[in-house]
Order: sequence, then structure tokens, then C-alpha cells
Amino acid sequence: MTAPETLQFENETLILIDQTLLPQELTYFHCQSVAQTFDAIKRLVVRGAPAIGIAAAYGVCLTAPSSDQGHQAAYQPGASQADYLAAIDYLATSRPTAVNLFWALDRMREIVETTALPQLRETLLSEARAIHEHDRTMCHAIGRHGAGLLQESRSILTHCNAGGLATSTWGTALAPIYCLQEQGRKPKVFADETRPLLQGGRLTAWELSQAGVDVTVITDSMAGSLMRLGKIDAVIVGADRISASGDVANKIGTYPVAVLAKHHGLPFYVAAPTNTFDLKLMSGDDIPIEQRDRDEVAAPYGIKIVPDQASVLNPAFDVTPASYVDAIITEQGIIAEPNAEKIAEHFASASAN
Ligand SMILES: CSC[C@@H](O)[C@@H](O)C(=O)COP(=O)(O)O
Repeated sequence: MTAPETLQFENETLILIDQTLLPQELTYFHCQSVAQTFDAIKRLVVRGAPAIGIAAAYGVCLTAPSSDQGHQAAYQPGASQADYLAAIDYLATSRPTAVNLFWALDRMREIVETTALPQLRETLLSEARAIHEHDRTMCHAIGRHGAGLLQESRSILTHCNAGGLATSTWGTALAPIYCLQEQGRKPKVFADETRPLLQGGRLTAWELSQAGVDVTVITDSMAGSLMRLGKIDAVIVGADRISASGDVANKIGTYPVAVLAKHHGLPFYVAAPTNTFDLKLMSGDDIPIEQRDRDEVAAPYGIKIVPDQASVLNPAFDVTPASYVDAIITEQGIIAEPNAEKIAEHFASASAN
């Protein structure tokens, strides 16, 4: 079965699977303006670090002439260089943590700054398509490298959704699982439901079951007990930003899973493309963490479960120090026991090839 496309761009429209509605319904959200693209990223219609970057790149291509309508106007030809730059700056404020967003927008900015206006729109669209295509290649390469690492693991725990819904195709953390499935190895996946927005229970469970992968959803608090009972062989997660020293920002709840894995002597792997690294940041403590609305925790699906008088914390991500990570799997290969030196070497050998 072919999986539905997470993102498509046709007829001057960015078409996204509306991930806020899964698994109840598979519906598509159409963006015809920069503002609609911003809204789709902010509300998590499209989410996951690589998918956010691809969506933003296409969003730049929807720039209409003169942004004095607050980026609301649907695409029409005739935008100026200043209009495109304003759209890029605006889209960069949609979400703060996933560095792939800024990586993609920087690529678009460079095109704006170096291309003559008559060719600009066409060149921007080719760049967005190249970013999208690069992501497909990346997912498959991570799948192959990661499947090698997971050969001996039958039961694999993952957190959040780092699959096809978070990228263009196989995902990052789920790519090795799809690869193992293709090899006929029948991996068994435990998906943390991932409070508060249930990306594991709703999205990972949906896409894996669509693909015929054996998936069991657990509440986040069950992971430790399953590990103690010997039911988990390895953990694999994605990342939103990785510092130059190998500290990993990922969905809130990743850090406790890493601590539990270490305690139980289980390998903890992070799968992420090289564009998820932020080599300007030496420590994960410098990664900006998105704080989201209290109602995501206090009133999920409109049902109040926390009294108004109580304060609520809702950071969307946490940071797992590199010392808890057994390996980072990128499209270039594997960084075992990552640290600043090994990461610098990985990037040096990638640019030499
Ligand atoms: C390949 S996606 C990796 C990460 O982006 C993913 O694990 C994650 O944390 C997504 O968070 P989200 O808030 O759903 O965008």
C-alpha cells in the first residue's frame, strides 16, 4: 500500500494532511497564502521537524505582491524581493525549536538574495522541490543505517511521531522500522502515546498500522515498567535540534525515556538528518524550547481536566544530554557515543565526500 503524501504542492497550493484530525479522518488542508502556511505550522496541521521545513519552503512560494495585507493574500505573481524576505521572516516566527525550519528558510533566503527578479519565483519553487526531494533521500538512507543497528532488536520503543507524517516519506526514527519490515523481520513497536497532543497514540499508531507494522500504544508512564519486565530491546526517537556536542531536543518526555533506557541498559538511538544539527550551539541548554498553550494540557479536546486556579506548564520539547545517547543515525551514517569531536568529524567527512 502506498502511504498518502504528507505534503504536496500543486496549482499554487500547498496541500497538507491535516494531522490535527488524525486518526478520526484523513483530510487535506489547503494553503494558498503565506498566512495559511504559518497557521498550519503553528497549529500542528503539519508538524515534525523536517516536514515543517519543507512546508515553510513551499510557503515562501505563496508570497503575494506587497505584504501589507499581513501575508493573507492568496498567491499571485509579482512579489518583490522585499515581499519574499518579509514572508521568510514571518514564517520563521511560527515555531522556535525545530532547526530544520530555519535551515530551509535560510536556503530560500539565499535564493532571494542571489536571483534576479524575473527568475525568482521559478527558482524558489525549484529550491522548495529540491528540499522536499532531499528529504526523501535522507529518510531512506537513515532507514538503511538504522536497520543495521536494530538487527538484533525485535521490540522497539519510540516516542512522539518521527515517521512519514513528520517528513516526506519514511520518517527518521520510523525509517529503520519500515526498512526492517521490508526485509521481512517484522519489528514490534511500542509507541508512547506522548502527552499532551498524543502524536504517538494518534499519528505513529496510525501510520504504522496503515503500513502493516505491529504497533502497541502505551501511556507514557508505562515505559519504565515494560523495560523492567524485559519487553523492550531498544529505543529510537527523532530530534528537533541537536547541539554541536550531541545534546538532543525532542518532544517532551524523551529525556525520561532516555534515563530509563540507561538505567535498564537498553540502547537509546536518535535518528535525524544532518540539517537537524545546530552546530552554532555547543550546549543543548541553549536550544529555545517552545512553550505552548495551557489548554493543550488543561482542556484537551475541549474537556476541562485541570481547575482554572491551577497553573499549567506546557513545554513542547525537552533536552536529552549526549551522555544518554548511544548513537545518532544520520543520512551520512552513524555517530556512536556522540560528542563534540565525533560530530565535527562526521560533518567534516560528509563535506569531503
Ligand atoms: C522526524 S520528526 C522529529 C521530531 O520533530 C519529533 O520527534 C517531534 O518532536 C515533533 O514534535 P511536534 O511538536 O509534533 O512537531
